Amino acid sequence: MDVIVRPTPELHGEIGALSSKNYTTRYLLVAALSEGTSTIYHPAHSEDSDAIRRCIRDLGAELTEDDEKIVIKGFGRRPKDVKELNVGNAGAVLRFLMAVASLSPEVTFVNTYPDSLGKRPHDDLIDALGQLGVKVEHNEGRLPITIRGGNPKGGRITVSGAVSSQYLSALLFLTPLLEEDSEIIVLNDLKSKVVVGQTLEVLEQAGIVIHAADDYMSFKVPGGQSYEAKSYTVQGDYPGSAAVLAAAAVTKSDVKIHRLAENSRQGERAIIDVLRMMEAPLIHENGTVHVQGNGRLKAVEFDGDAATDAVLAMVAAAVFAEGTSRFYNVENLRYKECDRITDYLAELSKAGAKVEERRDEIIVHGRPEGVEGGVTINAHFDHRVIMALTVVGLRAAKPLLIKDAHHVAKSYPQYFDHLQALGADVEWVK
Ligand SMILES: O=C(O)C1=C[C@@H](OP(=O)(O)O)[C@@H](O)[C@H](O)C1
Ligand SMILES: C=C(OP(=O)(O)O)C(=O)O
Repeated sequence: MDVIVRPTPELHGEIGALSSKNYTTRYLLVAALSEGTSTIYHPAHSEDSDAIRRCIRDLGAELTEDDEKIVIKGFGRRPKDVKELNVGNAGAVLRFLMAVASLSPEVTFVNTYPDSLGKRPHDDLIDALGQLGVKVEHNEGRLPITIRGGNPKGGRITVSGAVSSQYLSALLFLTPLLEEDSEIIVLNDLKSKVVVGQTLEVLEQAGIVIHAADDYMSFKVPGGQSYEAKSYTVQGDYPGSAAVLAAAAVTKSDVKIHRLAENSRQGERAIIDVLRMMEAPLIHENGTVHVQGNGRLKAVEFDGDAATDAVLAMVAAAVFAEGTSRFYNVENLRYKECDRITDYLAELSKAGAKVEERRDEIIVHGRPEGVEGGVTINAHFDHRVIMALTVVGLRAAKPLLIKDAHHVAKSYPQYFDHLQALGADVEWVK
């Protein structure tokens, strides 16, 4: 399914934010790793959250769901012996479950998105699991991957954080269940460090004790712990909402998004600060962000690693800002659903934006007068590319046709419905 995005000068209205992808993944996982019955209120509904529901069910969790909540009876440290798991295109789900799979005799993760998740590297996690005695068969660090676990005991593990924080998070979920204490040392750099904060927050809520160094470069994890069964409430999602906020900032708008907590640990909360730095008129109080856009924005410089999943939306806003913007420290955008530097900038350029790439930077020469549009966009299987190009299309002179825009459902299936509700001229076409 494709989407046509037509020029839309104004957006008005109110929406409730979608539920957080990262917290939904984590709460479903810790509920599955507990032996009791947990309740998760307002879980996300998307392809990625379906992927973790499906996989933990295959591993033996019992799930019952209604409109408001999901009730999960977990499998604790004893997942059911399952031959195959299909995580769809969900990177975090794959990495976290690769660690969990080491509690099973043999699990193969299949490759259903060869052009997206199938291209992403997992070597650093494979290496770390190897240190625990887990045997991993893989295709040069990529899917399909077979984990032969059995009985890892714990101990000292080193893991690189230079490509993704998900490898470290995966180990933090696994090691408390092991017999012996573990020490995890992060080598090289740690990218997306703020997301590790979300992992630690959820682990603490699940009754797990971890001693983390202040810089998150080393951890002491007591072994023999059990996950407690709890009730959790998923907060609103900043990465997805960042695209809607960027849309409001590049148009004349009066838009409110509810359910976005001011004190959230999501790094993508920085969309608020970045739009403020760009001088978008915006108020954030009592969990509601209110943008009264006038379409006029100033360029910005920003360390994108602090808000990895909102960078594409920020860049889309910068396309229309006065001056040159720079998003630095973003190399690991290259290892996501597509190469979010080369592939994304190619699509932005097609649409008429003036952008330049460096190995780890995105430079945007703003065009307050707008861009030409009138082209077909390749989504590169990437929900965040789709959302960001939609923002650009709203302020292009001629419509954009976004091919395969259904991949938006990876994290935000209702994105185009939300934009339509705000008055955006967007239409699904076959
Ligand atoms: O741990 C997580 O849930 C995530 C970590 C981030 O990935 P990296 O650590 O690879 O940057 C982020 O981009 C992804 O959407 C979700
Ligand atoms: C990179 C993302 O997800 P994941 O790594 O979980 O596939 C994302 O949601 O933008």
